[in-house]
Amino acid sequence: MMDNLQLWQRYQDWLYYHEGLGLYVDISRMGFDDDFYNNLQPKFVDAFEAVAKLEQGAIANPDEKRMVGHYWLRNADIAPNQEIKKEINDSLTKIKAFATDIHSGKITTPNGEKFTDLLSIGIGGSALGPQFVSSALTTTHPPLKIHFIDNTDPAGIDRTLAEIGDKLKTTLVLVISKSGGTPETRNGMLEAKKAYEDKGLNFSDYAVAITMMDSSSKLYKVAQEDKWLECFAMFDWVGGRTSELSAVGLLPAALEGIDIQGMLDGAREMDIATRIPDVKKNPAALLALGWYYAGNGKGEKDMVILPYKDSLLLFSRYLQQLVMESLGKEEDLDGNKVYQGIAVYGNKGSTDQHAYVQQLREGVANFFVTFIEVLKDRAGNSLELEPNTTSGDYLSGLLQGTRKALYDNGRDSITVTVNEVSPKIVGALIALYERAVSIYAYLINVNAYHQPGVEAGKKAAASILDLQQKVLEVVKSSNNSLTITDIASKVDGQEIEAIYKILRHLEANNRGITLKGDRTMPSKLIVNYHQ
Ligand SMILES: O=P(O)(O)OC[C@H]1O[C@H](O)[C@H](O)[C@@H](O)[C@@H]1O
Repeated sequence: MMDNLQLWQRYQDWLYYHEGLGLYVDISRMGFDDDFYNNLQPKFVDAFEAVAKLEQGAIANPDEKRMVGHYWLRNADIAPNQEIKKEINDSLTKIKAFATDIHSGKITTPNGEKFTDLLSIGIGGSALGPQFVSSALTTTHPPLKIHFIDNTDPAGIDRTLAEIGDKLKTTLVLVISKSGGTPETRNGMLEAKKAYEDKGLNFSDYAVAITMMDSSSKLYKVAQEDKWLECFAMFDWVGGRTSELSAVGLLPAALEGIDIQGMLDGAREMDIATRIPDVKKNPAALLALGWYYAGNGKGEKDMVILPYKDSLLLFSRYLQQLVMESLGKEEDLDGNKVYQGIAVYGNKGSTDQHAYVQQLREGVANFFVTFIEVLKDRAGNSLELEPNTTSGDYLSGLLQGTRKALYDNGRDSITVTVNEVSPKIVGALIALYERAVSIYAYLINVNAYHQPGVEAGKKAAASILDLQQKVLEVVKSSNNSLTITDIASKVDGQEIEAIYKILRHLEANNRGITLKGDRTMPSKLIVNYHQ
């Protein structure tokens, strides 16, 4: 343990400050020593080289044989060829023009009314970025008020549609899906479409697609066939979790009146800083160093994200996908079984101090905290609650106090400090973490840009739905009551528990199924079907 003066020296030795962005990165409270840092240098040299090649257009996603181009989105000049450069510039021009036309009323509803609301339908990278940015940057009176359907939960869809209410007739719909085939998004679209039709509204006059504009996307085909209002391109060299600065994130943000050029400018400025092949001068490399130290290069400690600012509440949820879908991999680039990753959680401070910081301070030391400090308390001045003390002083004191309390009990933390939550800073934070993931992924030798594990879950879900069709066929065709066991023997005996779960869910939703008997003995339950 160091005393305050030693810590002050360490703080200064390791402090990173970006003049243009007014952004600090402090890793002084991560307990690595110079040997650790020096021993990691060769890995950093290779990582910097690999990321540079990635930006120049290498096939940096070897499993899907794709380039990785999200860095080009905020500086088309670095794109590897003229065609991609043009795609990026044209997309941005189209986004800005469309938002202008919607705001000015040049594009209106079929009844000539200006759009007032925005319904964004998407999931994962097609929702988390837009949700984070909206929560961080939207104003109290945005030109369009955004609502999200980001799941195939009927009650959740009902709640969102109820929230929109009569405004549906002036609500623009964005259906966002890079692949164009994600079931949850397609379900949300069909549910929304029904809601429009129930009000006598022609859905196509309200619908905009953001997707791959080729035959691989079912969504693109629907948007074309049904003559939707507009379609914006997603690129195959942009992954879902790094798509916030593509049309996926920029179109909703622009429609909400958010300064998307500011976001792009902040990201570009951060990209310049995170290209520097010198750890101490590279904020993303400093984060990667901290992560590698904390988890011993194996994710042995979780990343707790604690912004002491309400508007950054969703940053941790955004980072959960960016970090965990990128790093959480079974194999490394050489095919070795590594079971890598870094778990991410957290909400906001000081609120979380009243929830789980107790465990962080004294319990199992299986984490490191990243504090996000925002210096500016609010627009305008604050009232004094007691002499020389404002609410913001409390918030700042609670952050510093928690950081000290953790350090004093041997718990590591990083602090990222910004002046305020602005479009430029949000863009910079997105770029900071995208690059930290890129660098760290090379330190641990994994492909950060594919997601093979997601397919397994999708396939299993599809097989349950197939099973449900078979079960209903058997139940409807039999004229006498069957037990669950009888049904399983006619469909697939191995799947008896899945069959029981399907029937129990159907019964709960008035789908013609009733189960009679002792519920603690499900295999003996009698299944009845009625129209
Ligand atoms: O944008 P979509 O193609 O609909 O994909 C939405 C999400 O689906 C999967 O979960 C992928 O793992 C995510 O990376 C992606 O963001």
